[in-house]
Amino acid sequence: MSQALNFFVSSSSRSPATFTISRPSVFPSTGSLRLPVKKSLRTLVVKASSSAASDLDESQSSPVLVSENGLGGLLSSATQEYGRNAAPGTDSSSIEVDTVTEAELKENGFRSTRRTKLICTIGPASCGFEQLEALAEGGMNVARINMCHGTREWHRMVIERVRRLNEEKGFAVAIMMDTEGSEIHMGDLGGASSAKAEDGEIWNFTVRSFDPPLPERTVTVNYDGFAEDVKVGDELLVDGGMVRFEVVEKIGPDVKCLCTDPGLLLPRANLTFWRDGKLVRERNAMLPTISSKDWLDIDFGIAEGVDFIAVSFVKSAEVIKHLKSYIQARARDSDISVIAKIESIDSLKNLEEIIQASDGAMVARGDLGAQIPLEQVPSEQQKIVQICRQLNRPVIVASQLLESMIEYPIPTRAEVADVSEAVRQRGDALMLSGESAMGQFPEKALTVLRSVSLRIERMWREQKRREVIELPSIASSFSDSISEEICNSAAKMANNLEVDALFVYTKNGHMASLLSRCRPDCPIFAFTTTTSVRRRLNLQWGLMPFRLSFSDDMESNLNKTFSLLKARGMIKSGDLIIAVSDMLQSIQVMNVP
Ligand SMILES: Nc1ncnc2c1ncn2[C@@H]1O[C@H](COP(=O)(O)OP(=O)(O)O)[C@@H](O)[C@H]1O
Ligand SMILES: C=C(OP(=O)(O)O)C(=O)O
Ligand SMILES: [K+]
Ligand SMILES: [Mg+2]
Repeated sequence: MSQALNFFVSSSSRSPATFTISRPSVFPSTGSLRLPVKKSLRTLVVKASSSAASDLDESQSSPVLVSENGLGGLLSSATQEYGRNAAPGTDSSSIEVDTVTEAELKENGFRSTRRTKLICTIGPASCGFEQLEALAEGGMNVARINMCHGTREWHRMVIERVRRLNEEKGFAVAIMMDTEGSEIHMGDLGGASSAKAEDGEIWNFTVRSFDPPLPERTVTVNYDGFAEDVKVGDELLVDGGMVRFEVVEKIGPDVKCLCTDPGLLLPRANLTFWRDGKLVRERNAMLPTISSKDWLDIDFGIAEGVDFIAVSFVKSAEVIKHLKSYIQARARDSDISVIAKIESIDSLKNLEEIIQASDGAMVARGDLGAQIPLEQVPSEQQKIVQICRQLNRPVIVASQLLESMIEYPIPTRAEVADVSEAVRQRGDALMLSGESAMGQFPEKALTVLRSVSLRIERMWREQKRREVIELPSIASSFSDSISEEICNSAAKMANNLEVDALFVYTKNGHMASLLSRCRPDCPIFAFTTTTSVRRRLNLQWGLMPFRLSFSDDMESNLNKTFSLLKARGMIKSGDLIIAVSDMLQSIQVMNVP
């Protein structure tokens, strides 16, 4: 590759501000005293002569020029436009940010913002508009709908409500659709919300169908080959092993099972069976990862414009590649991200390949814990989180984080420790399942995730405990390498100079993700031109996504951003920031004028 490079370091005279401040600023969340910094713009420009702006999509850019003189007018109109609860506009002079982030920034300053993202599975306990609003207020970044449950109309209603919430209240909650997959699961218990299986009881698992009500102690199974496949003596795990049975007798379509570990049976809970201490997976191995029903759901998701599709029981990278090309063909302009759920033995075997092919991964500990020994789950979690970080893919830690909160308002100490560990590993996101879908305390559970995240993140920063994780180069072109080096350096500079925030101007989010990957101490303000990219960035660690029209002229972008953010009280004069962009591959260090 022959690509000419010009490197130059300039102390720019065209800087937005070149005066000095003498007032030390105290930052409330840490109480640390910042020494006065010479208020001049220092720019390190690394320029590649060919188009190094890999991230740039010209078709989406809408250039805006803001002159110094024009700032006054812009400032006051921005102030008028945004009352505290005013819905954000989409004109080129506006900036859109989460109302929760805005309030957090105003009240507590940069350091207090949460870096770990939160996902809530939506179900009967959380699908009302007010309930969704309360979750959004409580910090939900992504709403997940699980296609195992509920009707299409129900899912559409939830999507519409989240959309409305975003439009009317200024949130950017993304939607994640989770496929059912070809799993074997129970029927819906004839309409009952749950059933208790007691030790020593005999239950009938059957492939027959019934008109409700179901006979007592009967569970229907969705897979016709079930009765043929199981053997007397097999162990049957319900819901990832939360309830266990032993197969004692087979009579035609009926399989009689003895309850050995009692517990609550929930509608459509999944079923796994073990024989001689090993998972029986011949049948699973033959079923497609994406079933015909899943394809219909995926079409539905594409039509509804969901932001993420999470694929259950991924076995290989091929299925992810196949789905991604399908989405591309079906929805040319769509930027739906595909998340690989790591929840089967097969996915562990092909981990790197699968993650590489995906746009993100989920440690789906529920089913994973039924396929491998439970005690192996924590180390697999750690490994998956680390690989995702290295390959620069967002990672979600999911299932049973606060399981007891389905019933109780207070988590167990062990659950809090588990959440802390996931935050300490610096996963991008934590996910609630039953806690928010059908539990009694969805908002309280979310509050626990939020407060534990904040606490652990703060502790890390205060102790300056930066983990030593190798971040290998992942660039596939020279221009990507430049972006990567810029982000690595900018993040390091941000930590060493103790800046207040990193700014990144990014069209498709790639530069923002590269910064996030470095897990810097300060928050990352990610400015992007489209609402869909803004929503997707909401899944990634430390990113505060803003929608903003910007041009290729960084100086005018910065001026515009400063005035808009200052007008809304989200930054103030003297704040120290580092800005990077994928238009002009540069690192700029400056104080807010
Ligand atoms: N759309 C829905 N409608 C009804 N119940 C739901 C819905 N989504 C989730 N649930 C309930 O919440 C529980 C936990 O959700 P989740 O973990 O996503 O599913 P699963 O337990 O099937 O893996 C489910 O078992 C189910 O009881
Ligand atoms: C998240 C998971 O998948 P689902 O809830 O769809 O079973 C899991 O198994 O942990
Ligand atoms: K699912
Ligand atoms: Mg699962």
